[in-house]
Amino acid sequence: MGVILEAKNLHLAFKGVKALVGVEFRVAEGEFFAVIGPNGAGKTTLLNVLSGVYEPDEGEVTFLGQNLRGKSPQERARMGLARTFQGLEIFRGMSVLDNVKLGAELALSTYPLALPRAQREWQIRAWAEEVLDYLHLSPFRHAPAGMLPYGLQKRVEVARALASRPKLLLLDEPMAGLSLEEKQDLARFLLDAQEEWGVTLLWVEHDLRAVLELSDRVLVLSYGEVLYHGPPQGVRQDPKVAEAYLGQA
Ligand SMILES: Nc1ncnc2c1ncn2[C@@H]1O[C@H](COP(=O)(O)OP(=O)(O)OP(=O)(O)O)[C@@H](O)[C@H]1O
Repeated sequence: MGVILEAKNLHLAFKGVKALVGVEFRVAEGEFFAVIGPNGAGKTTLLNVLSGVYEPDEGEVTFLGQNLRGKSPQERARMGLARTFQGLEIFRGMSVLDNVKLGAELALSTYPLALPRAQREWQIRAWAEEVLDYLHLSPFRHAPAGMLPYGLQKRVEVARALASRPKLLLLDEPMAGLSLEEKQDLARFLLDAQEEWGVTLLWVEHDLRAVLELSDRVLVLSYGEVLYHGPPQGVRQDPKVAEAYLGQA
């Protein structure tokens, strides 16, 4: 499997607070890669660097072999690097379908040939409907997204991100605030998307059990440094990881 994303020697400090200290890792195409760590470890900062919200002070990120320095979040999204946020980033007043169509439009905007308007709209709609169907959201397609229960709103956000046909999807705590059943549903959708559409997934998640059960590989950060990088089976055995989590629930 090829490498889809590579982070080399990433450093970033905020007024003296070191959020990332020499962070290095590679994500293989098609894998489910997790980033975990205690509060304040630098996980969200890392996602912000990967998605282009922040530029690192030092180091570089390459995606599909291209250096991402200077590329805006929008440019990265067009290259196939999508992201969901901690909390919700959906348009609450818009219908579920229209939210997902926004993602589908982004997917089509990267096509080399311009399509006639009607054909383009038809394709956007057809692909959005397929994604809705896939994530079992079709019954809610005309509901304003903000009226749905939180678990479904979260699923709409993931649907919109997947509709943009990302090659790599960055997920910031997708399980936060979900019930056990909703977590299991979301996990199934993500694993299906990974398998069926070949999407590579990188998630930051606090639910250790879900991380260790679902991920192919895990990166553990603490105070901005990499403590562990390897298969999930090794996480619990690692003494440095155990120490970093001491005192945390
Ligand atoms: N914009 C910012 N300005 C100043 N300090 C920041 C900023 N963003 C993050 N930090 C600091 O950088 C460190 C890493 O924060 P970050 O939010 O990345 O951690 P995290 O692992 O995502 O934590 P959590 O699990 O609590 O979300 C913390 O000490 C935090 O206070």
